[in-house]
Amino acid sequence: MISGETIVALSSGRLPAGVAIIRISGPRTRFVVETIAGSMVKARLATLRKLRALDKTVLDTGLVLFFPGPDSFTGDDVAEFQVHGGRAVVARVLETITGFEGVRHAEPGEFTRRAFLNGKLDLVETEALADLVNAETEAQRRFAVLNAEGVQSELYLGWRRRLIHARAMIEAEIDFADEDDVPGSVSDTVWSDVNVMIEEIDRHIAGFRAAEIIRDGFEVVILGAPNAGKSSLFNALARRDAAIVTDEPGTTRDILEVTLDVEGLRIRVIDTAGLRDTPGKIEAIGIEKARNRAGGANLVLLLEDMLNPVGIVGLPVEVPILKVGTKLDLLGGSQAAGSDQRYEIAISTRDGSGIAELLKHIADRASAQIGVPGDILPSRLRHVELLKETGSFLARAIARDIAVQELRAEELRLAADRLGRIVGAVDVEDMLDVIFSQFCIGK
Ligand SMILES: Nc1nc2c(c(=O)[nH]1)N(C=O)[C@@H](CNc1ccc(C(=O)N[C@@H](CCC(=O)O)C(=O)O)cc1)CN2
Ligand SMILES: Nc1nc2c(ncn2[C@@H]2O[C@H](COP(=O)(O)OP(=O)(O)OP(=O)(O)O)[C@@H](O)[C@H]2O)c(=O)[nH]1
Ligand SMILES: [Mg+2]
Repeated sequence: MISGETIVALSSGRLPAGVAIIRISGPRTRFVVETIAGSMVKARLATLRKLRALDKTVLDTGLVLFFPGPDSFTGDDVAEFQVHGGRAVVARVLETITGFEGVRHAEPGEFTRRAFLNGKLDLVETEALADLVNAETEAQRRFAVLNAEGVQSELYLGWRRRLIHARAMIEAEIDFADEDDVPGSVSDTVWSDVNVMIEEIDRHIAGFRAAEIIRDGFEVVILGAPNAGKSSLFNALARRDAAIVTDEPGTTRDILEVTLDVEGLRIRVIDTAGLRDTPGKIEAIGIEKARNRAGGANLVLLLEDMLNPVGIVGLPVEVPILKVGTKLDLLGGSQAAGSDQRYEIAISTRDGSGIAELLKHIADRASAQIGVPGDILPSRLRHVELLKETGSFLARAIARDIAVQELRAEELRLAADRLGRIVGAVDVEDMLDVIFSQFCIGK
């Protein structure tokens, strides 16, 4: 199992830190531990040791951990030096370790790459580990943990097993076509299961939208006439003065964006130039940008000054729109909040009324689109592309002449092969560099 070179990296984050973890993996691991820690430590047990350079000067006092392969993260021998997290400490320890023959700095994702090559993780689990390390919101973390545990992989492997079984059944039928002991209904069962699988795959592919919202965020674009109070709302949501606010119509010209974490969901809020018919040159460009951005949003907040309503034409048609009445404080109680039928929500950034309600509304819409926690979703475009190919092969198998079972069986083989490529069960050498470049060094 042991790969040729030994790799080392700082696996913990930014320095200085309380403690830094330096991880090493490969055939030289034992020798490095024996030399630096004075002698070998017990496997899988944290041991406090004085760590010394080759000239015997003390580098630091730290904890040493040794995981003999194959029962380690990478599958090869792994050791960790948990040292004081100072820049000079870490630099000296790394310098000492890379000074050993056959030991070099690890490339980004190289520990995980070895874990994959040694069969510790499949490709989808590997991608989920990258997602876990990058997770910023609770929804992202939940999704990544599930997939790192193999939930997503198991779905693809299950489909693949069903196809391999289906092919075996079809081939058995071909081989025994002249005999009476294989009932003709075998292929009926097989093909109806393939039809079911096509539907299952299509439904799963449709979940990619939800996965994208979890990862990239739910995009909310604020639209409205100049002076409607868009930037004021943007600032209230951002909880800082992110955008300029004045009483001059046409203040905002460019697109502004903030990212919020609302109830564990990533929400991206976008402020735009006020829409009007006779703008200046710069403003016209801003308006064009605003319309484009709104067309790709998950939700548009259409703001209107309730004392100065202005109709807006040419709103995006495909995107859900939430009508928000602004400057509620100026209504002076003449109209009670919520009683105005023109708006779904009334707000005031002056006194803060309606803002929490609006945020709740946005979060509800976002979580409705994300679906139920625990839903299995494709987490990469790579998965969607291979799943679409799988679906096409299945559809082609079904479309083929029922009399030519050999050709149908071959389409099933190609479909199963695409599923195998998703999890990395079949030749995936060409995809590895792209996948592992998503990682940071030390992972
Ligand atoms: N200090 C430290 N913490 C860490 C890691 C690490 O490498 N070092 N991890 C690294 O990402 C994560 C934990 N993941 C790990 C996954 C597998 C094994 C491991 O030794 N697996 C063996 C034995 C399994 C067992 O004892 O149950 C194996 O799979 O054979 C270790 C860590 C998060 N925390
Ligand atoms: N009383 C009151 N005034 C508000 C409220 N929200 C915004 N305003 C005022 O309305 C004016 C315009 O606010 P902005 O937030 O800059 O409006 P905008 O929609 O971004 O305008 P443009 O960028 O020009 O399109 C400013 O004078 C704000 O102080 C509110 O809730 N109550
Ligand atoms: Mg503005």
